[in-house]
Amino acid sequence: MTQLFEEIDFVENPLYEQIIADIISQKYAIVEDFFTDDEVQVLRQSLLDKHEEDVFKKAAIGNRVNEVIVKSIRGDIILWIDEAHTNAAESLFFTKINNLVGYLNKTCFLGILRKEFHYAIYPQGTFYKRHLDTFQNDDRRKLSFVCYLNEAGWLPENGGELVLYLDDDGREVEKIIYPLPGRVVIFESQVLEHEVKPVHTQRLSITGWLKTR
Ligand SMILES: O=C(O)CCC(=O)C(=O)O
Ligand SMILES: [Fe+2]
Repeated sequence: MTQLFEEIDFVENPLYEQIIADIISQKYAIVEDFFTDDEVQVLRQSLLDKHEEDVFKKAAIGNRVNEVIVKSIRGDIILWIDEAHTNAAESLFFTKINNLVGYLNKTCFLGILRKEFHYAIYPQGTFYKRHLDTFQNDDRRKLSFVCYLNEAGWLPENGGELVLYLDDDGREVEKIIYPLPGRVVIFESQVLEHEVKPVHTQRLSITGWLKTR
């Protein structure tokens, strides 16, 4: 008998399914080893090489058309990554990101059409005060994505923990997340307020946003 419906090519991915389930149920997902040790190593080296070239800028608040630098709010330095001009490490990074985005768009109809990512260095003594990742003049950021590139053996006393402020039936609870290498945190940009606690040892990451339009 001829098939009535054409089958759509789709392979379920348990890791991505877990991410989606976690975001739906708790508004965030934590993935250990999203990047392998080797991948973290090349991404960290890429970040450090670019920092050697001194191309990082003080991070601002507000978006790119409306930004101000306020050290009392955030003290990290950043470098945007241009997907059209990637090195080997960055192209490996975007391959994984684009895979995830393709899956999210197929299964959750999130309509992610754009993305933006930057390297971030938090020098000793810096922090990012409690905030939401959306702007008054721009609500296109849907999911925030942070990937930590610190050395293996990162200790709690190094500081720099990410704190997500969650709502538990009207009661606020803090979810503390240590920036362990290879660990990825994904959360709803428009919903979850969060903060980076003061850093006692230089803290390295890539942060980005999956956006509509
Ligand atoms: O690095 C982190 O853990 C979070 C960074 C952050 O909140 C941001 O860049 O908006
Ligand atoms: Fe943020």
